[in-house]
Amino acid sequence: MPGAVRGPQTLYDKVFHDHIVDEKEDGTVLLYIDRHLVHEVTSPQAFEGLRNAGRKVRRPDCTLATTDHNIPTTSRKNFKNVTTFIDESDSRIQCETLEDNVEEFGLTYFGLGDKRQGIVHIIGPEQGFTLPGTTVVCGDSHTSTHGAFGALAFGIGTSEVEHVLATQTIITRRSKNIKVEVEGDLAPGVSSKDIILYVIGQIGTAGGNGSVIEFCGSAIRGLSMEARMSICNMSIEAGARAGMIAPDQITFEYLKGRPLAPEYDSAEWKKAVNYWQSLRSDPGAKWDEEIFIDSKDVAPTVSWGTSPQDVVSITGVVPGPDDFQNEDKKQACVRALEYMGLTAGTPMQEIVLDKVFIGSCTNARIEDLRIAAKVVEGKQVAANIKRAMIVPGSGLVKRQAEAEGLDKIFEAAGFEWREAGCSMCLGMNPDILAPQERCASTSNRNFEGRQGAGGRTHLMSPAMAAAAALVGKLADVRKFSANIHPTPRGKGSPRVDVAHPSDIESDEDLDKYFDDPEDSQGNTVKSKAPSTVGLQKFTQLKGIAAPMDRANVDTDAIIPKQFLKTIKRSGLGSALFHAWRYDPKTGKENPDFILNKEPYRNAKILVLTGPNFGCGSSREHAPWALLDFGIWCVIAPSYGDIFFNNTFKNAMLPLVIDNEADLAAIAAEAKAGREIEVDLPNQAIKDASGKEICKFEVESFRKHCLVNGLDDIGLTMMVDDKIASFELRRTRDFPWLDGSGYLKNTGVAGGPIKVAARGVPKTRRGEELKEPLEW
Ligand SMILES: CC(C)[C@H](C(=O)O)[C@@H](O)C(=O)O
Ligand code: SF4
Repeated sequence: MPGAVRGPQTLYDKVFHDHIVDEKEDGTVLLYIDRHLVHEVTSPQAFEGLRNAGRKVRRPDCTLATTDHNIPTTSRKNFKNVTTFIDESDSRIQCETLEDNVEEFGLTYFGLGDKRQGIVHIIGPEQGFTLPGTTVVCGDSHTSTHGAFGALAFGIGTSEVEHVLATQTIITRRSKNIKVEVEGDLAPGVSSKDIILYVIGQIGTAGGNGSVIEFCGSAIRGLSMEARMSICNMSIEAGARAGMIAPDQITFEYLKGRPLAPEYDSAEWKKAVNYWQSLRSDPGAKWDEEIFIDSKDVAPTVSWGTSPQDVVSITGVVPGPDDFQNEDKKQACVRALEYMGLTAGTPMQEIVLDKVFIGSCTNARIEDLRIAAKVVEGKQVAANIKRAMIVPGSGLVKRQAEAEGLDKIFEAAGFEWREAGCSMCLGMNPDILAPQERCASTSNRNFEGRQGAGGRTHLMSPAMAAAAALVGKLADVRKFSANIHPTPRGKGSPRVDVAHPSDIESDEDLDKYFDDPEDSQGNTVKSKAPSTVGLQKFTQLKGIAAPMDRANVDTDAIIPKQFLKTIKRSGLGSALFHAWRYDPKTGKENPDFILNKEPYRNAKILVLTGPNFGCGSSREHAPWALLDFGIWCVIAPSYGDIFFNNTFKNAMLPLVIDNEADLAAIAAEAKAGREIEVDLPNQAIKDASGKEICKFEVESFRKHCLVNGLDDIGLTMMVDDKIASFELRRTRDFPWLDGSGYLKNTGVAGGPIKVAARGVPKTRRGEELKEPLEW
């Protein structure tokens, strides 16, 4: 809430300051959360934690749940309930579990029978749940999307989801401020997706680590809300905790009439707009870094490699290792070219595609579909494209597009018109690439295996993906004002290939790995993690350290998406680094992978010589998998922010060692197969003989919790009076943030939203929802 007068502040400083419930001397802050979005993948273990501790959801009125990652995108004409609709058992169980949880805890939920269902980052803004100046969290890294409204929005792990459910707060620290100013008019054919891909190409996927990026400048001010959301969405790919854009008239226009925004023109609306207008960075505010981009330099941009920073202009060629100075980057380039099946020097526009995916929380809003439809109208998807999909971001986007006739344009061109969901963005449902298939995708991540094991992803804007579908190769949308002559399709109807999941993605194999997996000798691999985590004390840890000479290891690589379909925290050790650890064809261990070699099978510590370990997704499954394998400590020069937090929540220690000599000395011990000791109380790393190699830094609050095995939620609940008095002030100053409409709309204040009944009732089951609630 507004406090004492301070010096010039950034937008981030203001929103952060207005949400401080409590602050410790070491800079640890208890931050109030206004809006909590929940989905099926990262919430089951959090609800289980609540249930086990006998805790309630503190603010059901500030919590909104939907199901998006696991669901099929096939027609819902005959949808009755998730039990009969979802074939894959793990996906079904996750969705059923969410439905049981929203019922038990009385939360607002948009299920598959509700037209408002959709990707969590599309429905929040659409409903007016996301508002300027709010703090928004979700167990999902692309929560950064909501920053387009001038909200402080960031992804969290499952332990933090539980913390927010129980306390409506989060324990955090201040981030650094980065300003990215984009000036000038965008050239024709250039979109906000090109801006963000270009920015990531410039600053790298670790460029924003530990920071919040504010995007500003005339190019940003000229963008629609949809386009701004695409930019903030991918701040996480730039390594940032969050992206923000100051709210303005375009923001207020967007919010008018949204069901959960204050009623337009009411006294509350006017009060809100008055506050929202104050949400901008002051002249003279202090930036930790300022980046200037001239719009003239931004061309339609596509990715060539396996990291979102691997981008070039569509008129460029595939780079080679000689194009990079640094040895890590040269090696990463060699690996990426091999994975992507590309040769340096190939013109980008000669790269032939197999599939096209227009969808995801980055680019599946109505404006994205309109642009893509404009490009493909009256034309045909090229004959070599096996499958071209349009997956709207929400049921409402789908309806709007149908009202405008966009579905007919797409279908006539040979695209499939699907139901809303995450779909082929990460392929947790059956929409996946087969090994070696190449896809033009409007999503946000091109990591190895992201869209299916062995699949190859090229990121781009919706207009560029539409153009690529017509040409059958990566294509420059700017050429489309002139006529293009794609090869016509046989009989004009799309050929739809059934996805070919590789063996390791089947339910049976998954079960096999979760149960007692086997090593190459056929011995059963048992979990090394304790049955419960979070309360273990961490003091001294002595053990073998496994060295890895890699940079930017993403959480998709640490634990691929097919293993996220669990409602447990345990049993993930055998899936750790799955694609690198096992041969995809035989399922046998790859003997060259470090954790398959002696003595590293028993490693307790992982040593990374490259930066940005654990970048990407918020999946807490990554630390759970490490822990289950037996790794309690990771040593690296830097980390993805969400992963870094998630490890601490599991009684693990991620150590930042950025001094090259120290890191080299630790790596030398690891490579020699000798034990090292991590001594947390004394903040020192020692060799096997006890000789100190180096000291390390760790935040004092985190150290205190680890050494004493303290549970964050329990600690926060001890300051309940502070949270309650913050809430009183919030109600007084920002009344529009309380009790969002839906719980009131049901007529059951605080009561559960009904979900479609399944055949077998598990808990209290509501009557079947016949007509979704209107707004
Ligand atoms: C499943 C979820 C944890 C994940 C994320 O956090 O990003 C997903 O949305 C993704 O895009 O990989
Ligand atoms: S990035 Fe993809 S998988 Fe993740 S929330 Fe967005 S659409 Fe879903």
